[in-house]
Amino acid sequence: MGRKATFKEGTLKKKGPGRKSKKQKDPVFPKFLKETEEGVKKLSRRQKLRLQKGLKKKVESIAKRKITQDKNEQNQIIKGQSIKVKSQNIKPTKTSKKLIAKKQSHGFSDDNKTWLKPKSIKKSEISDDEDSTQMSADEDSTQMSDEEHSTQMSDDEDSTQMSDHEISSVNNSEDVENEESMINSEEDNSDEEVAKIRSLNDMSDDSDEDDEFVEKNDTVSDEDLLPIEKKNKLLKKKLAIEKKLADEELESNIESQEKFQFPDADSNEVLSLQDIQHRIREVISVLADFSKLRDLKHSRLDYMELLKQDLCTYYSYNDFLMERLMQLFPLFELLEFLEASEVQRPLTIRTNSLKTRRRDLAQALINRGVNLDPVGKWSKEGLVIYSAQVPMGATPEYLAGHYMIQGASSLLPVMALAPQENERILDLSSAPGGKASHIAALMKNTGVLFANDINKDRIRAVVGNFHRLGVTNSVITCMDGRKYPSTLKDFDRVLLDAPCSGTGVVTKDTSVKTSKDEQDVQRCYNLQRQLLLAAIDCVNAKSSTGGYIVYSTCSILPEENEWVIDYALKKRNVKLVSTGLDFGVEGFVNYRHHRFHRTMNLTKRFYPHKHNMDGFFVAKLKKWSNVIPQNHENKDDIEENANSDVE
Ligand SMILES: C[S@@+](CC[C@H](N)C(=O)[O-])C[C@H]1O[C@@H](n2cnc3c(N)ncnc32)[C@H](O)[C@@H]1O
Repeated sequence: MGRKATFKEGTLKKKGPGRKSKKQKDPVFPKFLKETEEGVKKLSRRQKLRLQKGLKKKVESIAKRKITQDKNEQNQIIKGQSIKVKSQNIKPTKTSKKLIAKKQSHGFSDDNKTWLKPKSIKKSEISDDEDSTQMSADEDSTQMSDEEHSTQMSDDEDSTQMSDHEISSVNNSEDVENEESMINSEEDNSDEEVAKIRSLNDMSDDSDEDDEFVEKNDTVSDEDLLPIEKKNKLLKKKLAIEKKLADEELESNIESQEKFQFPDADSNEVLSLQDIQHRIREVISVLADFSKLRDLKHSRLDYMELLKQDLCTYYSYNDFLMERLMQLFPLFELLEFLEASEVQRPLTIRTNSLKTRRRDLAQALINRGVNLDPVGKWSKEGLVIYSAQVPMGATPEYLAGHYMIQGASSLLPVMALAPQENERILDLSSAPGGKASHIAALMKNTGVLFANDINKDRIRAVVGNFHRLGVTNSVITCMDGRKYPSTLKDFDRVLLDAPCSGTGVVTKDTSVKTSKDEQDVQRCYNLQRQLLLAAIDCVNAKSSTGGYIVYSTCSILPEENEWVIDYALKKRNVKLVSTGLDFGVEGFVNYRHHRFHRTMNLTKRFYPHKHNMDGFFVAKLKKWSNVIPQNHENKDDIEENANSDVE
């Protein structure tokens, strides 16, 4: 029923007009349902105006967004250049995160749904309402109204965001504000033109191309530039000026920093430890380039004195010891030594080869939850303990004498002594017996080991340790080592691990930092010299296997080491030989104005900052004659001749 349209013309065979068809014409479709030839609906004048208005606003909004984006990017560049480090720590604020998210997001997604949803709902609600109202009012313009409305809404939204954003940018660049406002007024005037130009081009792509164009063609006159481009150019100029100023400021800062101000003598300013540490570094840098950085009113001595005081305060040393250390090390190395001396050395143990093997001991200790490693390739017995769930001095293995707790450096003198089986060996100052028991182990309990010490209480520790460790080849004596040669001699080898100031082991005994003075060192030096001569006198130069003396201290002061050896070289028929230790630094041949024997480089020094062990000194002497020289004047010549005979 009803009217029939000619939809299938030609497909249906006409049987001749019916009664109704004769009476009625073909239905006429409403204009708006038909498509024009071009396939595009023709717009009314009113619609065209609306479209123009909409496009104009869109151009404005894109232009504004572009400017703000440029400003932000350029602001970021400045920040990045001037405070690079800070920028790494800056966390985006909530607002900036939102803005970034808005910038990056091109539509609704799971990422932006939380912030996008409420607004879009609101917008769609409004547009729906309005659309329905408009539909009833003006059906012809429905499609247009929807477009226009959504454009307006998004423009409003954009412009709201932009204005917030712009406020912050403008606050950051007050200088440009006036110039910008001038351009803005110019921009307003040319808005229509811009809209026209923009509507002719693809609006989404051309702005970036323009920027590039401006960058590449700075020669283009300002009149030819669009307002956005003018703004961009201005901002770039401003950035260049700011960068120049920042660079100049940085340079002047560096210059002022380089010039260290020497403190006034009568200044009672109390400095924090941090300030002192800072001043230490500054003074060291002045001393490193003294002619350039010095204050002409102050001598190098003044700087050294200031540095010494600061180092004493910072590391808690007395003047005397700090001065000695400053004489011993170049300044940069001194700091390393002082720092390393603040740190405990790793706990090490020596496997007692008389009772066990290192591998078995390590396994037994690992089973008890001890975390360990071999101490290094240089030792077959040492183990370094990283952590232990049990006290290392109370394990069943310790009580059974499977190991001795000893610093790594304590292994060195015995290794240098290189005891042989069936020898007659003396440890002149042996308590508590760490090195002596090591000697016994290397002798495999053969021969005879004499373990002496002047201190009765300490000698008990030797007895206890020997029992625990299973040393059975020993004779323990308690006497003044200086008198030993008059009682016992003809030893194949003698170890003198001499009493000393302990300046190499300040980590173990921090009182050394403040308790030692010139007299103490002098006392040690005198005793050491006498004990060394006694040790030499105890050795039989004609020993078929030995004739060696090893002298060691846990001091790093040359007075207690090279000086003592130098003295012995002059007083006895001994010569320095290699310690056999393939690491450590050479002893001093020259120290300040002192000149030691040229073979002093055969001695070895060990440092906490270099070898991660206590400060130590080891020298090995070979006695080449039992004759005690009376006249020392031509001693060097005699020794030269003798060197060819020995080893
Ligand atoms: C550095 S400790 C020896 C440590 C020992 N070598 C060890 O490894 O266990 C120095 C020893 O020299 C001893 N001593 C000091 N003066 C002495 C002297 N005149 N004669 C013998 N021993 C002396 C001290 O009693 C002290 O035990």
